[in-house]
Amino acid sequence: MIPTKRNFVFDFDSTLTRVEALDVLAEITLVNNPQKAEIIQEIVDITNLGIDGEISFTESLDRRIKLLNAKKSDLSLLIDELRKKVSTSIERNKEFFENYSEDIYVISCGFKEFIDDIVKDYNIPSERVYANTFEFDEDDRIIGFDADNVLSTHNGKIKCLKDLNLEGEVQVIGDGYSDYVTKEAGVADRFFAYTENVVRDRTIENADHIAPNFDEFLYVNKLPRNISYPKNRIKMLLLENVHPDAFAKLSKDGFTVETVSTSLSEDELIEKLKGVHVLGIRSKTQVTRKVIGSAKKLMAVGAFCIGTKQIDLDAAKENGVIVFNAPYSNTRSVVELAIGEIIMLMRSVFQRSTELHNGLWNKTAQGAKEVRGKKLGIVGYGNIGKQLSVLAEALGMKVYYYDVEDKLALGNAVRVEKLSELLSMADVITLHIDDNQANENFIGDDEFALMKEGAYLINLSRGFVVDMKALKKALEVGRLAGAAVDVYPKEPKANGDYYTELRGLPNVILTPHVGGSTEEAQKDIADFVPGKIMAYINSGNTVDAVNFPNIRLPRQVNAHRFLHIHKNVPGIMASINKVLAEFELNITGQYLSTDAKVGYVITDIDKEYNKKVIKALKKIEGTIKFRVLY
Ligand SMILES: NC(=O)c1ccc[n+]([C@@H]2O[C@H](COP(=O)([O-])OP(=O)(O)OC[C@H]3O[C@@H](n4cnc5c(N)ncnc54)[C@H](O)[C@@H]3O)[C@@H](O)[C@H]2O)c1
Ligand SMILES: O=C(O)CC[C@@H](O)C(=O)O
Repeated sequence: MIPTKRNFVFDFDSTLTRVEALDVLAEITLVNNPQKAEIIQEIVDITNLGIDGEISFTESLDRRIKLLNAKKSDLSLLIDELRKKVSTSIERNKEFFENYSEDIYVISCGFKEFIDDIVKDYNIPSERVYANTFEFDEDDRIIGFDADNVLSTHNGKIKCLKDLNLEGEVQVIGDGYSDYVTKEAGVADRFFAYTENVVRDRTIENADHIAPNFDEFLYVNKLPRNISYPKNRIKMLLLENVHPDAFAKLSKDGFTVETVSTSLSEDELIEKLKGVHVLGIRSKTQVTRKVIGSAKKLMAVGAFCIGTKQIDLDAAKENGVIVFNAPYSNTRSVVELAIGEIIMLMRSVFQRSTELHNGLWNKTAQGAKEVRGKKLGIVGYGNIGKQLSVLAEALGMKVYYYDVEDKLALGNAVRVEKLSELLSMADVITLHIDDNQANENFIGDDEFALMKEGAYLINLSRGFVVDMKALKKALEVGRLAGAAVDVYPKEPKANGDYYTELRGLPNVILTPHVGGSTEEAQKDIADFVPGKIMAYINSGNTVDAVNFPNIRLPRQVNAHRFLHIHKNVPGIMASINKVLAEFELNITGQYLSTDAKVGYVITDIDKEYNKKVIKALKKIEGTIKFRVLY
């Protein structure tokens, strides 16, 4: 079958370039005009009215040219500016314009005087650029346009395309009214709404296909492109009110991102993950083996927090799903809260405050102590424990700590060998052990019995670490003088009603798992985790992955990159290399990282190769996931 010839008809403003050229020209010509802002706004409004079909195009053009007050010499400055403003994904796929030059047309209601120069760099000759032309006066001022040109009239593109009478399929790519009406009028076979620079509802409604970038257009048309898979096709789901910066960062990189403010149940998650490539969660969403097993497209999970025990890390690894977290972003926030709570508890501040809220003036020093000179017992001397150690010492506290691992003491902190020793000497015990299930009920009746009479307990680690019934008892019988609790064995999926057995107990500070919930921490997490996700999706890097062999890859230059995740069983590397050899690929780099269960091999190869190799590599027994990046 002879393939149908395809003609690609591009709009110029906001499609081939990121801007409307006449708006840019206005910036140039009005540079010293005190009313510049108002005039530019008027020009933008008129442009939009024309694009949306609210006023006739001729009127819009006429009114804008009058407001512009431009000269011929301004046009060279405009061309310089426009050259810098070619749409990002168009620029990325310059080769398409070279290889398909004969089939490409620009039909624009802009002006040849600047369009020709810009598109010439993309191999589009002036003969295939259909646009308006300016009229100048004897002083080279732009005073109008050629009114006989069909493109200066309403629905000019329809007339232009009709006159061209192109043979074969006609695909129109544009962002506005004048583009989509060509399909309605029957002069275009397909209309692609180009939304990389501007998204107009009416354009989208009238499109056969929405192209958020040029990669998508090429992908749909099965044309060669400079990126293996359009990023807009990679779907990301962010749950649990992840900071909006994460959405902004990932969307800006081109991914399709959806946010949900709560966590989801297992069944809801299974349903929602259909077609999703990357999941973002915080501490509440349980990503179980069943969830991972059913999420066939899932490539990565981002824990927008420190803890990752809510994710079945083994199941993720076995399915080639890489997990990232933010191990340090909220450390300081937790430490500051712990310091604040130590002081508040030792001064009974919440008790005094509640009394006064209830109308009772109770000025007393009873149960109010300075923290200076008191012994702070830190359980878990990791990132949080260590930083707390330094700050507490600066307040004059004597710091002791207990950790299952050999941790270097900071400042004057003293390591104790046994938990029992720490519990029996400290005035304040603060828990910062990790979220390992082995730590369940780590502090219970026996431990409370060891603690000093009138000591305080702080738990900012995980709810299950403390036996809540035992804690309640210890508080009720006065063994403890107070407690601050941020985490609970069972936490709700969303904000709303909640019951804890500690409710109503005096000198107990209750917070709803907000230790890491500061604007600074959430912002930092929203930068850190997307950065790791993007590094993995865009280039295969697994640096800082929680459950996967870590590998930092060099930049991929002029190569295709094969990413092969497989079970770590004998002979698999040999099979991979055998296939690569059979297809005679020119390998420019190969990197391997393994752990006991999986292997991750990355092979960079010359761009020209027999594409059948992909199928052969996917077929190798033990392959978990395979993808090609370029
Ligand atoms: N409340 C919040 O909002 C919030 C915010 C951030 C972190 N956290 C939690 O705080 C905890 C600490 O975080 P981190 O970043 O310091 O973790 P980390 O991994 O850096 O430190 C944990 C330390 O605890 C030690 N440890 C583990 N089990 C122990 C045990 N049974 N006895 C003694 N030591 C033990 C480890 O050896 C390690 O040094 C984690 O559970 C984390 O999930 C809570
Ligand atoms: O913000 C969260 O949801 C969790 C905070 C904290 O427990 C963490 O693991 O970082």
